[in-house]
Amino acid sequence: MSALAMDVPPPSLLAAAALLVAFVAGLVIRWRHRSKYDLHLIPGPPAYPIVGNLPQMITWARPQLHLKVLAWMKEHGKIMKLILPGLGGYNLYIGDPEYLQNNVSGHGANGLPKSKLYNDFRVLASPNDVDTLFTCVETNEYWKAIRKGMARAFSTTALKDVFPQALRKVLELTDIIKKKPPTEPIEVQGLFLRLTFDVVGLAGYNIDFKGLQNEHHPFLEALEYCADDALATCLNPLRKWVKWAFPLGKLAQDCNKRYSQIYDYYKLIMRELRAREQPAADDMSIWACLMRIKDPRTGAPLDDATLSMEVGTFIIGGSDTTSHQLTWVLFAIATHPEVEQRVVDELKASGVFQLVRDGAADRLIYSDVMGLSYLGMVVKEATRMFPVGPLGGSRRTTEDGVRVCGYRVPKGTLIHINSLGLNNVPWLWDSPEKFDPERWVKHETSVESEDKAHPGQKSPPRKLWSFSDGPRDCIGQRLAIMELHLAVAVLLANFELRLAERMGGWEGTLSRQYIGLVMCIDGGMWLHFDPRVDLEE
Ligand code: HEM
Repeated sequence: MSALAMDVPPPSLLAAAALLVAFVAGLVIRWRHRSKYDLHLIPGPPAYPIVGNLPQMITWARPQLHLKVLAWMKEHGKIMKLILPGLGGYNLYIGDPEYLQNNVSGHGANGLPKSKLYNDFRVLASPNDVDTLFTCVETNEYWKAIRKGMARAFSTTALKDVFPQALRKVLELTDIIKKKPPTEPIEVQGLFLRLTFDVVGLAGYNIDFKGLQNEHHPFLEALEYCADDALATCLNPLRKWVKWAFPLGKLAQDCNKRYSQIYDYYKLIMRELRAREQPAADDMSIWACLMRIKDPRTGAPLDDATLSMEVGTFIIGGSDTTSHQLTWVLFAIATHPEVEQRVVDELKASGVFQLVRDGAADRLIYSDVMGLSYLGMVVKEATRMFPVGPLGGSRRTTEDGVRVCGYRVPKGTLIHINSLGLNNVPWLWDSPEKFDPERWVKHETSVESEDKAHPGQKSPPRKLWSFSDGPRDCIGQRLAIMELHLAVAVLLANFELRLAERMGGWEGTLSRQYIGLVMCIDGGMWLHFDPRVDLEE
């Protein structure tokens, strides 16, 4: 007995041996990994063992991951790696448009599927774990049918049809602003959200959601909560477990309540739409297009559950994004009076200004505002500097050992189409930090010109990445751009814009935040709308 006891090594020795084995095993795994892949050669900020770059990404304040990623992309060049355990592991950020278009976004036929991170956003459209146009990871038969069927809803003909409804809402917004005391700044993020929500409602479903009339619209408040929750869950997978483990806790209870509110709202809309007659053959609204689609999985029209999810997808896709983009466009204009003056000059030269001032804005048509070329450049430039989905889309590699920009990477590596980075890195743009609408004219003529940095080579065409690229790019971008043109034209014909003092000017505001799914300002974006006095009138 005693001889046996003497043979057992003391626990401390056992622990040391276990540690040694683990260490050696770690080295072997690392060595094998290094010989199989080139990940260690890809530049990026230094990563900690086990937790990778997570500590640098986590902040107690509102997340500003997009600003960190931009700074790192600038530092590390055309390919940059982050190791984010729980967030797909290896994350690559590529600042080479040509590579992305040819190998990642599927501009040709060579697209990669979306990453699994999209699964966390399904919950915004439906309580069931099912795909929607936006969250479908694969470009499967379902996605193809919806994407094809919905393309008509965003064609020029369809946009011309919905233009009067969008105009009606922009005029309603103008009246709201006129009623406020001109000395008081107005918080525009919330106000514009109610505008774009209403535009999707009218243009897409011919329903007035009455967002502009209701400062605390229950659906919008619930959606904001849920979008915040979806992003937080995507960034911190533990959140899911907290909700599951503590069903009576505040987080789980609040989520239950808020998510039920948004699902109930989709059901309400569905009931109203279902009570109507079949849309006419020439109706190209979002609803009419959805009704015509045959589900490839059943061969029948989409059932109520699927319809309701897609109805929700277009409300979510069309509201928050466009409203915040409008906020940033007006912010850029308000802080550049010379640009504002040129937009007004163009409005005058085109006759749009006079129509609005004569109280005849309801006679405006689609081509009146879409034909304003300087305004178009202003919108484009603000959308370049401030893409409201700054982290952009993400895709994943499907083969093990595949080369990305020359480096071998494992299957499942995430590749980001990072719009903030691609729109702002210095090797793609001259003085990217300068708000310069004129760059878009120069750009058009410089596409075919020689690249200064590499004589003899053509400079690559500059592309705006704010709406992503390829077959999974934003299906609603033309509606969004129309809304941006229209709102800016009507607002500038009525008001002079001024950034409220509390915003701290151009530089102060650039410490922008990322809330929910979009880039905005924590605490609101405050603008003065001074009634425009026009001496020529
Ligand atoms: C300024 C406003 C907008 C911005 C910046 C924006 C941005 C984007 C981006 C970057 C994507 C691609 C995401 C990815 O690859 O993961 C996307 C997809 C999408 N957007 Fe937009 N969007 C805007 C407005 C709209 C509008 C007005 C609608 C509809 C009413 C809409 C509906 C969608 C849908 C359904 C998708 C998914 C398309 C697919 O996967 O096939 N968006 N959007």
